[in-house]
Amino acid sequence: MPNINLPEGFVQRMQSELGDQEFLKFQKAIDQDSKSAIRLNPFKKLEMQFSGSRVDWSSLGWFLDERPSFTLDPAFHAGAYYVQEASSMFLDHILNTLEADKEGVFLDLSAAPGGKSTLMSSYLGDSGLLIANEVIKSRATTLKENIIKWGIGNTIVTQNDPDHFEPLEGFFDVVLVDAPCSGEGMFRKDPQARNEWSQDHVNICAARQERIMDKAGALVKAGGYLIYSTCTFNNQENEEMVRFIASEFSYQPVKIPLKKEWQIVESVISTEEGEFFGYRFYPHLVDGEGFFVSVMKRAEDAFIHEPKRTKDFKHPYIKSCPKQDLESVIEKFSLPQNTALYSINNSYFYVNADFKLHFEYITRFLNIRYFGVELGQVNNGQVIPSHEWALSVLPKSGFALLELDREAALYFLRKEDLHVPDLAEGWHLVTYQDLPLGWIKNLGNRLNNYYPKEWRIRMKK
Ligand SMILES: C[S@@+](CC[C@H](N)C(=O)[O-])C[C@H]1O[C@@H](n2cnc3c(N)ncnc32)[C@H](O)[C@@H]1O
Repeated sequence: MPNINLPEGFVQRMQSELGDQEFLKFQKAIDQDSKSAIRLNPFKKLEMQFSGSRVDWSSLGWFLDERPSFTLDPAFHAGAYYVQEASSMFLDHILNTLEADKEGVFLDLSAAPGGKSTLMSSYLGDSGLLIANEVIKSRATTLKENIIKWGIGNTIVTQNDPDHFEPLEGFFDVVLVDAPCSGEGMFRKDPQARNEWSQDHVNICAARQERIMDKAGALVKAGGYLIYSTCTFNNQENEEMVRFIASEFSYQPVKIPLKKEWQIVESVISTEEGEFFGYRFYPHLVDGEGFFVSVMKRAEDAFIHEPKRTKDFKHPYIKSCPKQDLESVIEKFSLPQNTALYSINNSYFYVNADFKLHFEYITRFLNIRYFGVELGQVNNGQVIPSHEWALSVLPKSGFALLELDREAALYFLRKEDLHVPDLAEGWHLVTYQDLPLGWIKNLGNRLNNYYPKEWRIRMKK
């Protein structure tokens, strides 16, 4: 761990907040390595193969005794788990406590790289819809890749500024804003962040959060939930922001039950509208990074925005598929009956038909980077399957399976040529421990590896 001093202004503030004794423990903790943790994908069954212990507040979370090379684990590339520090997994406990509507429409407004989006996607399963949004283009590309790997097929990835969501006020059952922040909670994991800290930066972050929350606070429907989080410790970006939201919108406080042994600190936030609650994660108390989260419930008499039906779906590049295509494509791709089908160029996309109206409505306002599951093309009656479909949890019946051991799977993931004797001609779904990794096609004289070039792993050992 590089020896980078903590910024003086930060030390003074934390000392006065925690007291000298506790500050020493805090300082010692952030100079030690953090514990690696992963969260399993409940829709891609993987035997837990690392030694470790459970994260108390997430039934899918595990601390690992040692940090393996995730890049060299094919199960990681199959989307069987997500590497996520444990404090963030508290969102799992929040959603379960709220019993948030699994058939609802959730929004993750600042979603890249996708840690909390994959968690919410797992929570919603095949019954809900998640909009995972990221404003920065390159980060939205990473988000898209992680959503494709996670593969549940219930997510629309958008790339928009929070302002662009204005036409969707009152639309969402749950809105998460994991806000861009000054990152004081990352001083352990990312020591360089210490160099970037300044009180000015904190002020800039707080002003930006206020602008974001000024929009985001209006997006939750009556009776829905707003979840605000940061990975920083200061009041300005945390408790003050909760006060701001409470003063601007009609929200009620939500208290999340904690177990004493979790050592999560409850912060009681007095506002003119009553007492709200925040939850603080300090690295000397929990085996995770610094984190703050607060949950609020929108008043029952607020607005509910239902998607409006239009006669014909019109979009510059997404096309709705005619009924006659739908049946044959459902059959060819062995899709659930409850499928809504779209196409971009010649490629078909699956969307859960329960959310057809929501999806079409959203496309009017937002810049769509990915949605549902891209299935592939049908050419002369033949299916050309997409990588996205391989990684999705949708059925892929009719295709031969090719199970590979770890070494061969890594070969495949490096996009190297595979040699498999006596393989039948045609498409094969490559699997590792029964987890799909992608496609190969045997042309008779050659095996084509269809792993996407831009995803291939470069690490050798
Ligand atoms: C803390 S990170 C999100 C981490 C993510 N939720 C996760 O769990 O993987 C905050 C995100 O907000 C994005 N962001 C930056 N400026 C923003 C803005 N003005 N409005 C909304 N999001 C912004 C950043 O690009 C970044 O991806």
